[in-house]
Amino acid sequence: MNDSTTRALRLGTRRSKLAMAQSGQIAEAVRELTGRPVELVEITTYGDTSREHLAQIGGSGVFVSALRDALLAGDIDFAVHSLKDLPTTQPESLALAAIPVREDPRDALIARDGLTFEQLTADEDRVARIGTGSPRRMAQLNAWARSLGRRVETVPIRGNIDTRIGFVEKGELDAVVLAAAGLTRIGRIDEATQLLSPDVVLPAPGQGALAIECAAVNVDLVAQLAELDDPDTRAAVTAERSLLAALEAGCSAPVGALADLSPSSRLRSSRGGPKAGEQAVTELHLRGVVGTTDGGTLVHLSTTGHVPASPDDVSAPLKLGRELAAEMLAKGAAGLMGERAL
Ligand SMILES: NCc1[nH]cc(CCC(=O)O)c1CC(=O)O
Repeated sequence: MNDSTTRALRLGTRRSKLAMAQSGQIAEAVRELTGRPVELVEITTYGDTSREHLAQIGGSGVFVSALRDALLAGDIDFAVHSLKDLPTTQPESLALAAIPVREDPRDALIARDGLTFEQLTADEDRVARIGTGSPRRMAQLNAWARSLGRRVETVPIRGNIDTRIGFVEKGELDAVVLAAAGLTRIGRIDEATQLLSPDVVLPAPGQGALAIECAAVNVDLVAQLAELDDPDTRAAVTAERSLLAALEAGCSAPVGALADLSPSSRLRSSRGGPKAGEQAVTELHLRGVVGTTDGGTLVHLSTTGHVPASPDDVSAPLKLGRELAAEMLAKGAAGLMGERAL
């Protein structure tokens, strides 16, 4: 027996409930896939220990760097990240071996008394206080309130999901906004009082998707883990992250993006699906938003392109993201991001 193919695979993970939940889920899939035991190795990251607000720490990837150091040092074999926490530039020494099927990408509102955003803002005598430190969420929540002729106060908060929901449970805030995917993964999605439509609040690029990363030199493992990849999810998040990268914005910038895939109308109309020699094509619809955190100005644009239905090659989504970013920049997006003082 060859030790390197039968010993336990070491999965590096942060200690938070969310990280443990998503690592546990992927560990199970990797056990099934490889027939090898998977052992969780807890790693503490700067993002977990810092008491500063994320936006003040500034740099992207604060949750990620300790896991990556452990991968490169050979202390762990692979790691599972929330894709939205990954910087858009991928180090050559590390491979995004798989991006599995995405969870619900939307943001969710957890408000007191089961209220929706519209109900929360309806009270003219009381400005609702909503917890979020994300400039993207602030910009879109403030813009939404303005469109209803109302106002909200956004309050920066930090901490894990349970801590954030605790502000509402203790009556310190009227609501918090969190990613639906995170709530689902820790088993608290039932507490969402409203799922926010992407027509009103676009999620962070990559939200709801996970990334399985390992050292690029570990070619056999990269190839094995690739079985867990979902090409549609990879195409969608590649377009979203390409937009983010081309806007030269970091993870704390007020940028929202969401790509949807649907079978191309070109093919739907040709009965019986693709004929021999004809390539199946998927339609990729990409929406993006950049705004000022006060919600006074939002640049909201969308575009549609065609991508191969199961792309090994992500050049089409990359191009779509870059093109939409260029259009947004032409509409003044850079100036709006410059406003970001947080
Ligand atoms: N910024 C923190 C973060 N990173 C990933 C998730 C969970 C959702 C996901 O996997 O996209 C969250 C929490 C949140 O935004 O509510």
